Amino acid sequence: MSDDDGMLLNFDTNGEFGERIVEKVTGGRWKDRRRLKMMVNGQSNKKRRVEKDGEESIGKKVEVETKNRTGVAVANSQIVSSLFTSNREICTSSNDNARDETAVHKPSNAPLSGDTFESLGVQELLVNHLKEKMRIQKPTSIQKLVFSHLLVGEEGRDKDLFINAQTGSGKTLAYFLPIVSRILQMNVRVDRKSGCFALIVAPTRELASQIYSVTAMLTNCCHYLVPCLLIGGERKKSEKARLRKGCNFVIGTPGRILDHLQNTQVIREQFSHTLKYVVLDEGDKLMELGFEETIRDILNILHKVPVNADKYPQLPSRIVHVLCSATMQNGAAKLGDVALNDYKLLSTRRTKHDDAINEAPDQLLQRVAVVPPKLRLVTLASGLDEIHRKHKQAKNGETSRTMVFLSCSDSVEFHYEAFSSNDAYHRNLVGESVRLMDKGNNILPSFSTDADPEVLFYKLHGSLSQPIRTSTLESFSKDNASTKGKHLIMFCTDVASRGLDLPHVGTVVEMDPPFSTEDHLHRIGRTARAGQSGEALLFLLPGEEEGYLDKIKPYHPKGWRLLKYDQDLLKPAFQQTSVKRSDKDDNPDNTIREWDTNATTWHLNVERRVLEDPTFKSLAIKAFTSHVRAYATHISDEKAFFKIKFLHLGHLAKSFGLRERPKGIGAQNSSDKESNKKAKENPKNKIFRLARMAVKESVSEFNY
Ligand SMILES: Nc1ncnc2c1ncn2[C@@H]1O[C@H](COP(=O)(O)OP(=O)(O)OP(=O)(O)O)[C@@H](O)[C@H]1O
Repeated sequence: MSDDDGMLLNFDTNGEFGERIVEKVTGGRWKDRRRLKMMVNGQSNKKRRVEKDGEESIGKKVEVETKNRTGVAVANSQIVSSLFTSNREICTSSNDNARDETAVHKPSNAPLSGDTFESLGVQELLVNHLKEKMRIQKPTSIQKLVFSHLLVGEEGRDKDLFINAQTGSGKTLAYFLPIVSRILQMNVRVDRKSGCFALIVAPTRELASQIYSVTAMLTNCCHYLVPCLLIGGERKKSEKARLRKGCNFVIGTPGRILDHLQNTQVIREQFSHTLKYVVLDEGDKLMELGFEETIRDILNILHKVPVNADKYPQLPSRIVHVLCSATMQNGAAKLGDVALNDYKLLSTRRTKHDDAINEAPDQLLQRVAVVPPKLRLVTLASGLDEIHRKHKQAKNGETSRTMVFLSCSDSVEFHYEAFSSNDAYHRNLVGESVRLMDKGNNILPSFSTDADPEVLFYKLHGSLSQPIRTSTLESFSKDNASTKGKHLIMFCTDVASRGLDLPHVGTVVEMDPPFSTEDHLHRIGRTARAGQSGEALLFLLPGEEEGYLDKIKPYHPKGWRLLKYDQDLLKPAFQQTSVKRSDKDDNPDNTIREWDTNATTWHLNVERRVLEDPTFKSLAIKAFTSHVRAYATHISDEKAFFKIKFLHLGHLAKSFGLRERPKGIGAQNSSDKESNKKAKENPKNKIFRLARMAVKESVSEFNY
């Protein structure tokens, strides 16, 4: 590793622009290398100023006057490095897990053709409601397995259950339908005052709200059965009022449920004598992020609630614990001592040995691109542009949905701003978290300035207020006048990775790899659901991160498509067009330029905006530093691929439109006297210190 803070300075020394002479000087101190290189290329080592017409010449060190907080001019040296030089070599040259593109990959999570809900013992009223109102005709394989156990099977049907099946295979209905069916089959008049029969716990507010919607939709056919939602961010007072009115199913997030169990007397009364099922959806996630303690406290309280086996003899005589997830190997054992004992595993995995895993749906097309850090942002733009071009070519009036997963809230904020407000041509639809692109917007290469871009950008992360989170997700998942037939692009964190069942998400882009391979499966599981098609695109950095492919290979037995970021993404997006500079029209006759020139112009537009817009610059700085901190929170057995010391911080900063060196960023980020004392701290040590803090806080998006 070089001695320059991981910041390999890259200068491509131009004789004349376009006639590039790129000399690579290696070894020794970077300052010496720089001086030698400049001597070799006949350049004086005096600091270059921004050339008179404001044109930042690529590959030169420029001095830009900036003002510090007290208005004093501060010389701020920046590196305007070329996107395409001095990038680390990409080792993955061939695809050793190539997908057979000629084969037809039958959906692996689609409903079964042979079986019927009736034959599996589902109550008739529910079967008709599923078919007529929910347009659900046939059970999926996991539903068949669970119904056979919970509805038809006699022996052990009241044992604890671990339901394990692929993403998008209908696990929610797999556990909830039998509960409602057995209540209806009692032929005993029950209503909201009869008590609570089931508690369903989910790790995020969004997932809990979604499960609540499914339960409400299903119980529409038996309106006397009432679900109730308890999640953080909502008013506890109104929740208490709903509990006092009575409900038969409680769905919620761990923190809020425990809060009510400890402080709201009426909920314990609701559960006593009637609580028969406790479901932990996304059970493995509930055992991470500090939920375990809360789950244990919830169960300790529930296990003290009196159970009356005679009141409803057709229902289980004990509390049946159900654990549900698409990923859960060792987690089951861990959860066993918290929730499950002597449980029955119902799984649709192809291989039954204990540590087998669920794979990605067969019909999901996984693509992988190894992208040098400097080119991440512009390659993301080209990837989104490719999806948008397909949306426009489809011309089927359907709404396309794309989700872009990023490592942290700050990075979501930066990318959302970078794409949705790069000019005045946009309108806010839901607060600040949904923007409709107007005619004239040119952020993506395929946008023509005289046509409606048909794109809405969204942001979703755990730091947004609950009402904004709810309304943003509502807008993204429902077709309405603003969204119908458009391309909806959501930048989000892992708060949207689990369980969310959003109508036909066409593509999932993992701009930042997940913090665990299970999260990778859940993220891409937002697409290709219930037999539908879907695509996923994973970005990896050259070098150690390429080893991550071996880690996720078991999840992709059908293989993946390996892309070349330049030939397969950048070139198709940026060729045959002319990307205009944001500060002046340097191409009045719209000459078609080379794709790399267009890509560079596009990126310089972002860099220029970072330079000129202090708000955007602070977003970029926060995003960069938070991203590096988040980088340190990959789980321990995957840290080999994600080590901060392997990161080229200077190149990575560029993918946030930043030109300052990392050390400059560290100092700029200090905002008060206290941290100013630390500004002298070596930036690398500061980043490691912040990373250790992040790991300790294990700050998560799953604030519940
Ligand atoms: N039998 C069925 N036939 C058709 N569609 C179904 C069926 N069961 C569920 N679905 C639909 O499949 C989608 C996925 O269901 P669900 O969210 O329960 O999957 P999941 O297995 O819980 O996914 P995840 O692992 O991501 O949480 C939903 O839109 C649901 O309405």
